[in-house]
Parts: sequence; structure tokens; C-alpha cells
Amino acid sequence: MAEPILELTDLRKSFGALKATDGVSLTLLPGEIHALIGPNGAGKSTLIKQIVGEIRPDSGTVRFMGQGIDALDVAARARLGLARSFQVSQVIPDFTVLQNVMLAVMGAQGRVFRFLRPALRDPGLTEPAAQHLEAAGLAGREGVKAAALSHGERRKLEIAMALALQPRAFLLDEPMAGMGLEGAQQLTTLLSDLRAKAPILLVEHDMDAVFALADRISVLVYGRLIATGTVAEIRANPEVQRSYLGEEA
Ligand SMILES: Nc1ncnc2c1ncn2[C@@H]1O[C@H](COP(=O)(O)OP(=O)(O)OP(=O)(O)O)[C@@H](O)[C@H]1O
Repeated sequence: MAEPILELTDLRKSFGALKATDGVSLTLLPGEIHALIGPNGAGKSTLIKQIVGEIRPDSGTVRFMGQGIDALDVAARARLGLARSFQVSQVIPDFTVLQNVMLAVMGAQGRVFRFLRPALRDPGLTEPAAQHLEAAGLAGREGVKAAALSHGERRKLEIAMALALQPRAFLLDEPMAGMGLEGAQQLTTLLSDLRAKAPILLVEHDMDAVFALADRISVLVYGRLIATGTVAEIRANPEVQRSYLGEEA
């Protein structure tokens, strides 16, 4: 089997008496979408925060691209290529779509410009930014102010900005939240293509999207993984049915 891009081993995190993460081990393999599902309060966000470095686990390890990253802070993990999207958004509403992605490229290149205006004409920024916009399905919208984008287009802009980091893994926290049916379908297609660039750990409540996209699904309940498997395996798992899917499956 291919080496995992991301590997969690026996992670544990308690808040007082509450075990928010209770011995979680999982892998994210090259090219896959691995969905993490579970009821509200199961500990999905707490797990993501331990991966990106916002919360220190009480015990257990996180390895990324074959390297232990437990000692690294959020910025150092991001520089290694761990891209988290959709929860914290740094889109600048008054800047155009292209300019927003250019700023992301600038940040990723670690370049510092004395004056912003000439920098925003620099082909070293415009060209990669235009490519990321195309990959995110926003070609033709470069000159529009970010504030004027629809909700779905804004998600695409966030994907383009995440692509600027040249990520080795995407951590996506509820990308479908607030999307209409059509927007959710478009985003599903986009995410499906995105896995070729980097594998995706997808936290999502929209089960249509999860079943359409996931190569594997892990189910978290009260901080514990109760199952990991393919869509068919998870749908057929009686414990998952009882604990989470219920009538949705
Ligand atoms: N900083 C904190 N201090 C104390 N308790 C916390 C803290 N963060 C999370 N919790 C608790 O840990 C548990 C897991 O929360 P978490 O937000 O990770 O769940 P979740 O699966 O992401 O939920 P949702 O699907 O609603 O976003 C919850 O009971 C929550 O109240």
C-alpha cells in the first residue's frame, strides 16, 4: 500500500472529564478523499485542530509526509503543505478575485513587495494565480470584486487560494455548508477533481456529497472511531446505522 500522506496514531485529547479525542488512528492516502463523519459534538473539529497544530493532543502522534510534526506550530505545518480551508477565511472583499489569489501566491512564495500596486502586475504572481482560478472553476471572474461573488463562487475562491499553497493535503471543514443544491453539485465535481492534486480529509454533514465523493469514510462517535471503510461498507455497517446514519442511509 502507498505510504500515507497523513498518519494519526492513537491521538487523545480531553477537556476536563470529556474525552473529545479518544484514541484515534487514521491515515490519508495519496489521491484519496477520506471523509470524517459523525454527529454534532463527536470531536471532528477537535481532531482537525490537532492535525493543523491549533490544539496539542494529550498523547499520540501526527505524521505528515513521513515526518513527525508534533513539535511544529500552525504556520510551519502550513508551510509543509497542510492546507485547511473553509473555516478561517482570509478573503479580502474589496480586492478582485485575481488579486486575492495573487496575495495568496505572494504569501506562499514568501515574497515581500515594497509597493502593492506594481506587485499586482507581476507575471510571477498573475500567471500562477490565473492557473489556480482556472483549476477552481473561476476562469472569467478574475476582475470581479470578491465581495460580489455568490456563496458558491466564494468557496471556489477559497479553493484557488488554498491551491496557491501548493498543498500536499487538504483539510476541508464542511465545504458544503450553506450551499444550495446546484452549488453543492458543482462543488462536488470540483472536489472530486481536486483529489488528483492532493488528498482530502473531508469533514462533512452533507451525506449526498460524502457518498458521492469519499473513497473511504471514517465515523467518529464520542471521540472514538467506530468504523473506517468504503461507502458500501459504511452504509452496511449496523453500528454506524445505529449511531449516526439512521434513516439517512
Ligand atoms: N475548547 C474546548 N473546551 C471544552 N470543551 C470543548 C472544547 N472544544 C470542544 N469541546 C467539546 O468537545 C466535544 C467535541 O467538539 P467538536 O467541536 O470537536 O465536535 P464536532 O464533531 O466538530 O461537532 P460539530 O459537528 O457540531 O461541528 C464537544 O462536546 C465540545 O463541546
